[in-house]
Parts: sequence; C-alpha cells; structure tokens
Amino acid sequence: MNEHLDPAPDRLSPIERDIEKVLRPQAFEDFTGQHKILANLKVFVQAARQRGEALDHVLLHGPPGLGKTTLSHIIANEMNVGIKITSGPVLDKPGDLAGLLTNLETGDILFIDEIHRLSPLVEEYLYSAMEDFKIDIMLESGPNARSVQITLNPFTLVGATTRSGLLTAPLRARFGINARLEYYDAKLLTTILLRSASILRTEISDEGAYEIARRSRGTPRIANALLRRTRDFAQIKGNGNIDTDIARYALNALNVDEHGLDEMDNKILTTIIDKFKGGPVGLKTIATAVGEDEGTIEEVYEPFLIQEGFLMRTSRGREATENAYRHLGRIKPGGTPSLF
Ligand SMILES: Nc1ncnc2c1ncn2[C@@H]1O[C@H](COP(=O)(O)OP(=O)(O)OP(=O)(O)O)[C@@H](O)[C@H]1O
Ligand SMILES: [Mg+2]
Repeated sequence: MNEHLDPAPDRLSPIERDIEKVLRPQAFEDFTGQHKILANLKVFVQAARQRGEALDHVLLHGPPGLGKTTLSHIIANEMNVGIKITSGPVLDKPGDLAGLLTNLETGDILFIDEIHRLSPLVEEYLYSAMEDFKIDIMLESGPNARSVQITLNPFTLVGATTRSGLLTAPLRARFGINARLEYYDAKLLTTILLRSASILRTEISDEGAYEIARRSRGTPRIANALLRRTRDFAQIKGNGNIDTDIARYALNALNVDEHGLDEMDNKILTTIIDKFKGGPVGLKTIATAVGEDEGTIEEVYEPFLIQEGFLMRTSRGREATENAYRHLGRIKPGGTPSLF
C-alpha cells in the first residue's frame, strides 16, 4: 500500500494523528455515508438507552480507513458511556484482558482493534465475559492457587477488523450486531472533503473536492490525506485555494493515478495481465507473484478492484477486465482496441 497516502494508524506521525482526530466525526450526525449501518445503529443505541442497558456487542469489519475506529467512538458518545481502547496483538495474556474488563463501568465500551489477532487463549477468556459478564481469575500461585469467579459490570465489546475471514465462528457468534463497512462513492467523499476543508479552514471548490474524491480509492482516510497534501500545493504553487486545476496538479505530483488505484492495486492487475495472460489465475498464485498475503489481497485489495470493474472473480480464478487493460495501456487479446 502506498505508504504516504494510506498510513496505518500506528505508522502515522504524531502531527498526522492529531489531524485525524480533529477531522474525526464525533456524532452520528457528522458521519457521512454507510446509511444502512447508521440507521440500524441509531435504533439499537436508542433502544438500549431507553431500557437502561448496555448496547449489544458490535463487530465492525471492512477495509482500512473506512471509519471503524471513528464509529466506535461515536457509539460511545451516543451511548454517553466511557470507552477503553486496546488491540488484539497487545493483549497477549488473559490477565491483561482481566485488568481491562474489571475496570469497566456499567455500559462502558471496550474497543478491541484488530480483533482477528487475539491469541486463542485470550479469545477463549473473552467468551464468558461477553456472554454472561463473568470471568475467572486465578488467585495466588503454586499449591494455594485457586480461581474465583468475578461478575463484571455489563459492558459492550466493539471489535474491529479488516480481516473478518480470520475470526473464529464462536467469537463471531457472540456479536449481536455485525456491520460491514463499504467503500464510499465520489459524491459521499466530496461531502466528507468539504467538511474536512472547512475544519482545516481551507477554501475549496466543489469541483476541486470532487477531483480529489474520485481519486481517493473510496476511502475517507485517503481523501483526507490527499486534501492535506493538496492544501500544501495550493499554498505554495497557487493562491491557497483548491480548485480543479490545483487538485489535478497535486494529484499528478503525488503519483495518484486517474482512478486512485495505489501501487499494490496496479501491481496485482499488471501481474495478472503480463504474467498470466489476463487470467483466470488463482488467488494463491497472485499472492506469491506480488509478494502479499493471500487474505489481505482478498479482503483489502480485491473488493475495490472488483467494485470498480477492474477485476472479476470467477470459479476458475481471478480475471483482469477490459477496463484493467485499458487502464494500464495494454490491449486485451481479442478485445476491442481503444481508438485513442
Ligand atoms: N464516514 C466518515 N465521515 C467523515 N470522515 C470519516 C468517515 N469515515 C472515516 N472518516 C475519516 O477517516 C479517518 C480514518 O477513519 P478510521 O480511523 O475510523 O478508519 P478505520 O476503519 O478504523 O481504519 P483502520 O482499519 O486502518 O483502523 C478518520 O480520521 C476520519 O476523519
Ligand atoms: Mg481503526
């Protein structure tokens, strides 16, 4: 993935992390898109609040940068409860989890990012906590060791993952609410960009915002990152305002292609076309050829390429579409040559 355009949260510099925080919507009202998910969540939140209960456990999945962390904070705000944040790889002993769980107040949210990376031991420990708000704790060690059961305050577990395929069935079954975030279309991203620009006090035209939006790989995090870089170009190479021309200039300087595909997207397509005659070719073979994990290709890259009509998933493997050939300036054998 193109590092400076889509930094994983832990690779963000402190300044960038601060900006992400500033741009992060705080309430349902500020959150653009994902209409269905939002409409349902509003009902579940309102119902739980009316009954004075904790919200059911929520699983948020989907590609990076679509708003999983943002939504978990919004849920906490809307429920008017506290939120504790951790992640799968950080929790390596059941004891770490016990410490977090026993400190939750009634209704609080425990957000576990990258929940597919929990160790089996910790995951199993989580089951009884999620199901009946009870955990076993070991007291003392050696011959005096004994375990006591502790009752927890009812809480809500919000789990986020980019790789839902890696979740075990028993864990998945314990989430009452399950939401898959989708890529955003250019119109929604334009709305998000206009909001971000106003927070950053940057003048931007609707057309300028649209130009950035349609080249942001359907992803708000990428759109916001491109906006910040474009703002730099506008300030140094223009008059500070972002219009279509300065947006185009900046995006070209940043090597963002016409469709916003990133390096790995293009590498996958080029590999299928040049090495495997356009396919069909199996996922495993593609993964080896591009040097990326099979599951990551399937859950992070492919969905966007398929949605944009560059890739097809067939029973015999993956195939590059005519669109992909055209995009990469190749001619599909037997296809209609482009007139331009
Ligand atoms: N629907 C939205 N409306 C406005 N801004 C959004 C929306 N979704 C995401 N963003 C912006 O995109 C940034 C990235 O979102 P977020 O961190 O929630 O993604 P994520 O799904 O948790 O990604 P990852 O899988 O990498 O953790 C946020 O800082 C936020 O400003
Ligand atoms: Mg996140």
